[in-house]
Amino acid sequence: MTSAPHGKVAVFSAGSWGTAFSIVLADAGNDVTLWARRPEVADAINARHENVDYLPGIELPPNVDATTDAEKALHGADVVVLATPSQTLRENLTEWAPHIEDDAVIVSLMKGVELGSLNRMSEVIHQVTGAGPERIAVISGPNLAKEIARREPAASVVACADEEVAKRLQQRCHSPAFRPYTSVDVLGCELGGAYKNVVGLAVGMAVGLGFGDNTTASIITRGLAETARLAMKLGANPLTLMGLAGLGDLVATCSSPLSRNRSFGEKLGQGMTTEEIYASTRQVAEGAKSCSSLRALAEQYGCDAPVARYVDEVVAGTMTAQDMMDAVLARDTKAETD
Ligand SMILES: NC(=O)C1=CN([C@@H]2O[C@H](COP(=O)(O)OP(=O)(O)OC[C@H]3O[C@@H](n4cnc5c(N)ncnc54)[C@H](OP(=O)(O)O)[C@@H]3O)[C@@H](O)[C@H]2O)C=CC1
Ligand SMILES: O=C(CO)COP(=O)(O)O
Repeated sequence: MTSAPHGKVAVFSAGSWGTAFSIVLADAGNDVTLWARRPEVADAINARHENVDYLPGIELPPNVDATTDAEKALHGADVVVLATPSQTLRENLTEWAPHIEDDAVIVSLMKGVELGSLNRMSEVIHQVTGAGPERIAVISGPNLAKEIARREPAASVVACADEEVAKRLQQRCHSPAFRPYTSVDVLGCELGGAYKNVVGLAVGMAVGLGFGDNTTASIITRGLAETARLAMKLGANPLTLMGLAGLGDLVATCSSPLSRNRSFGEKLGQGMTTEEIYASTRQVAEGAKSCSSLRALAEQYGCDAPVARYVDEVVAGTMTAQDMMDAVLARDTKAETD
């Protein structure tokens, strides 16, 4: 392995985004150890510098290696990056936490809200590891894994309550193709990232039903209003929702055929059931779970959240995508800024 100027980063796990972000980190000058839960994935990365399951055809840099041994991955890593499915993070991290170095910064790349607890990923990280806000960060923005892995130019947000930590992380992931901005609004970034997946599902449903750009633009705009309503009630900076981790990511997800959430919604719009869609892919579509948690969170805070509510109904099979469109349009009329 090469000796990189920045030191060692451990990345969990070797799915699409963990692998693509490892390329960013390696290009930025870190030595990266990527944890995979299946030995064949780790072996292929080490032998062929390729993650054949998630990013076939993309050559990984020499300063990325892989292991299935969490303790080995975490040893000496001053930055730990987490990219598991949101709903398994608590269980995964409980296993890994004893091996995390005492002062390591823990970074969430995940875009979901835990079912049941309604916790954001930074809250789960705090609860499981005991790390304080100065050691917990979020990186979120319009970052479709395949495009990032191909080193197409993109920007993102590195958020941490401690701005100095955000600045240090910014340097750790600033590569020739990846431009990170700092923020102290962890909450706003996390809600923007989780909500855009739910809006992406709704847009996908409209596309699957055969509707065009007026419909999708209307859903995107009202989805952003709904996101901002809840995020502001919880204390987020409204400008975060207008930025890369809000509007930026919403636009990328809702307009790209690469988005798993949009594709999942498209299949629902075409009449497939949730079970049939799950059976057709192993890839995570976070919005299919977070629609329930965001709906519950909005209800808890007394926020009107029709997009989360109706998407949740369609995913649960209690409504069709067409029912959802009809119900949205038939709602009581009101002022746009209410
Ligand atoms: N893909 C993208 O473009 C982006 C994704 N994200 C976010 O990153 C997070 C991860 O998504 P992504 O990498 O795309 O997902 P993928 O579906 O591509 O990969 C999921 C990864 O999680 C592993 N995994 C699955 N189940 C478990 C489990 N029970 N315990 C531990 N690991 C498990 C998979 O391992 P295995 O292969 O063995 O099943 C795989 O490595 C999500 O929150 C997503 O919203 C954020 C920005 C961009
Ligand atoms: O978060 C993403 C892009 O920023 C990836 O979106 P999907 O999970 O819908 O593919």
